[in-house]
Amino acid sequence: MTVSLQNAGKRFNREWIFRHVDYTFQSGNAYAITGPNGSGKSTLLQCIAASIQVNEGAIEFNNAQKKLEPENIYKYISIAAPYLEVIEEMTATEFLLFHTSFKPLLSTITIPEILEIIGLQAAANKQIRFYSSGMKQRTKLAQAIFSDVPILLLDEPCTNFDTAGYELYHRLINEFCKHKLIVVSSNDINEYNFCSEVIAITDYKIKK
Ligand SMILES: Nc1ncnc2c1ncn2[C@@H]1O[C@H](COP(=O)(O)OP(=O)(O)OP(=O)(O)O)[C@@H](O)[C@H]1O
Repeated sequence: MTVSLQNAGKRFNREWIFRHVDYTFQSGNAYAITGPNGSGKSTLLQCIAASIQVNEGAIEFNNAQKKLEPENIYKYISIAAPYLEVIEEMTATEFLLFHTSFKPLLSTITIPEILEIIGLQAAANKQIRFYSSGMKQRTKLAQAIFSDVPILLLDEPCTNFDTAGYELYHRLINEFCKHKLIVVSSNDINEYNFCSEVIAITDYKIKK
């Protein structure tokens, strides 16, 4: 699976967030998008997710040499991001089960096993609205990481995590994401130190 940006640029109103991005992301590799607050990391990630469109250039998705239509891209992507909420009225078990009606989870693992791995087995039947912020983040991450899709997009994946949360994050990446194409948007080196490529969004801040 590849995601290719060709001279891609995104602006909001008259402000260019990034321009002239030529880059190809490939399965089996992990990439980081870094930059200061408000520089455009999340915007680039959302363009890669095809949830927003670029204003110039193009983004192409290929699976086994076959070009994918933009409206089908979502089937290949899972994403965990601060702006994507969990359904607070559900329990974690219900939430993960509900998610499977849109995207399958890895066939090698069950929902109770996932909850045990992420340390939420005791809270499996508690409504998510009663979770701590770190527990909610674990649930969000699990939904993205255990989805059976080739592309994993993570925006500030360790938000609200303590030391154990960071350790869990790295364990999940190592054990369950080997063959995925991973893109992490972050300012925190501990969130992206496993990424072989680092893209500084400030390199694409060309004004004209
Ligand atoms: N829908 C939108 N309409 C207008 N401006 C937007 C919109 N979304 C983002 N922006 C602007 O685009 C710029 C980049 O925002 P973005 O959220 O991508 O930055 P970021 O690097 O992810 O920031 P942070 O590190 O704070 O999360 C900001 O100036 C932001 O205000």
